[in-house]
Amino acid sequence: MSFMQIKDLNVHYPIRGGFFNTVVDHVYAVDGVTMEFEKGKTYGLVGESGSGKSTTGKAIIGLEKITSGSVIYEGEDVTNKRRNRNSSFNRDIQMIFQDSTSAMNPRKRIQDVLAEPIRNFMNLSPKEEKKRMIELLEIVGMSEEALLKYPHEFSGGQKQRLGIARAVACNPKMIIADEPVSALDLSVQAQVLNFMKDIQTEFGLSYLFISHDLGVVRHMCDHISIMYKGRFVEQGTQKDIYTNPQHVYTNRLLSAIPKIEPTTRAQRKEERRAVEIAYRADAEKYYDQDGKVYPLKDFSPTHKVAMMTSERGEN
Ligand SMILES: Nc1ncnc2c1ncn2[C@@H]1O[C@H](COP(=O)(O)OP(=O)(O)OP(=O)(O)O)[C@@H](O)[C@H]1O
Repeated sequence: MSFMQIKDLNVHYPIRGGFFNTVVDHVYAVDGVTMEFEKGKTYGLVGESGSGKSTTGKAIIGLEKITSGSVIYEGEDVTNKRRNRNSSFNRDIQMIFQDSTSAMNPRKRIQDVLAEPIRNFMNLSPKEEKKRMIELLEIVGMSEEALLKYPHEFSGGQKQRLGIARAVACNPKMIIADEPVSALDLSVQAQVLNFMKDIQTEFGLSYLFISHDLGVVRHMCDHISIMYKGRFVEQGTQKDIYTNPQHVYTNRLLSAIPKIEPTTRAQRKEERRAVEIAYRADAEKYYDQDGKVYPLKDFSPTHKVAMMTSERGEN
């Protein structure tokens, strides 16, 4: 049973231009994304730079405004309540970034950084609070001495561990991890990933794991969604994606994992063209509410535009 469902999520940024600086078009950063999450599972979100992965993560947690669509958490529509201070969603769904310490105040000691979520969401006495902080440091394999240090005094891997300590402070159900290891050396990447797996088993956490690296995702994820230009072009279990990829874009990402021979510029251009054609072929289909598929070419141009705009909630 899934505890959270994302339904037809759209995040469109207006592009302004012209003499009156009016809205001339939109960037469809996230364009009709639907997914659901089960307890204890890891969901991978993969795609190239600019495909909309971070925007999807931020939109789910409430750091980005949603144009249309909904977030249902434990049976309740929380789309407009995601950042409410006292909502259980705000406590239960946490996010970590590529550089966790960028989200920490550099002038605050680790004890103040860790105290923040505890004070926001838990009602503890100062003594209990300190105990909880030491417990958190233990979970991420660090000692009490860290409490008096500042974020810049730690290595990249340690900083990510501190970011995770803060994220797990109030026993969340899910962590959205946006490129959590991309800035780390390979050996440190493995340490942090294994550690993320350990705390997942211990606390029954779910992850939405955002990465451009299919190699890392293979190590981590049960279920994978491949994103291209704001849409999912393919979704499946880890096994489906790695043994039987369907979309040419997935193939391209997969072939980029071990770079044995460098491809030529012409080969890359050919690949990009194939991906573009496959993507357009998918965009040319119209899915009605019952999931029936119609080729868009069967409709008149005006009808087509009307359908696309009503689909995007622009009416
Ligand atoms: N505030 C904004 N205003 C306008 N366009 C934006 C804004 N934020 C993101 N975009 C655009 O939305 C698209 C998706 O961006 P996003 O950062 O989600 O991609 P990504 O897949 O996470 O890439 P990366 O791995 O490089 O972070 C991009 O085309 C980006 O230029």
